[in-house]
Amino acid sequence: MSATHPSGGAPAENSAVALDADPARHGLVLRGVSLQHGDGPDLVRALDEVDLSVAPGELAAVVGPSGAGKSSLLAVAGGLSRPTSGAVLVAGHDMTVGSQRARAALRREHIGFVFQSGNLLPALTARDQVRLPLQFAPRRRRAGRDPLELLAEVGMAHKADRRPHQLSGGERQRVGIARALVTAPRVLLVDEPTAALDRARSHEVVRLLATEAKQRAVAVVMVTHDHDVLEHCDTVYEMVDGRLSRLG
Ligand SMILES: Nc1ncnc2c1ncn2[C@@H]1O[C@H](COP(=O)(O)OP(=O)(O)OP(=O)(O)O)[C@@H](O)[C@H]1O
Repeated sequence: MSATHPSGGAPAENSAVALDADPARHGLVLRGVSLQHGDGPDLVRALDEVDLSVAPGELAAVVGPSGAGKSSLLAVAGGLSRPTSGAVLVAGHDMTVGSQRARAALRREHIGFVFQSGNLLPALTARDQVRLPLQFAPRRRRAGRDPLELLAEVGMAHKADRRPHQLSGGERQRVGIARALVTAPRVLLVDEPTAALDRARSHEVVRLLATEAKQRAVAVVMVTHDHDVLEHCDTVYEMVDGRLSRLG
């Protein structure tokens, strides 16, 4: 099923007409994306003709049962998996074409990932965690953002010299968000950010994602099982058996 934005409800225009006129204005666009694993009787359609358009500034949530295809969606949107068919446009660039190297470069330049529990490196301070992506995206060193400023923005400047084991789950997640944003990506892909957090911290983290999306004009896709936090999202989609539909 096609998933498009409501007229007037989304933070930016997102119509098919505008998309075709200037795809670069759009954060993330998936058109007719399918992903199959195996073949014959073992064939699994992890994604089945998925259409999705997430505008700069929009926080889109994806919910759905286990095995529905949510991780596959993030993998394809982030250029980690190549779809069997369809197009994935990030800031107007098609992530499905070109060499693995070229796709990896696009990923480093335009996409940030936030994982469950922050996924931080144990030996590095918060400041160095946030600096790290700039080492791997040389062109972003100038265009990217100041790590300390970013830590301040997520409320972590006063703990910049701490290592992950000296931080709470919510604090680790904030550092993970700062790290994902330091390259000034156009798209942020977020996998279960509240899985390890209590209710209050979950709300704080998703509110932070919503604020960052708007302030920085980033298109954010967040996979979550946590229906409590959907109130902070601009759009909500459900994935069932590889098919995506709009819930709200
Ligand atoms: N490499 C693979 N080979 C074969 N099947 C796979 C592979 N990766 C995923 N699948 C299948 O694709 C489907 C979608 O998996 P996916 O991990 O995207 O689901 P999910 O919604 O993220 O699940 P969960 O909520 O449990 O993380 C499942 O049926 C899964 O078994």
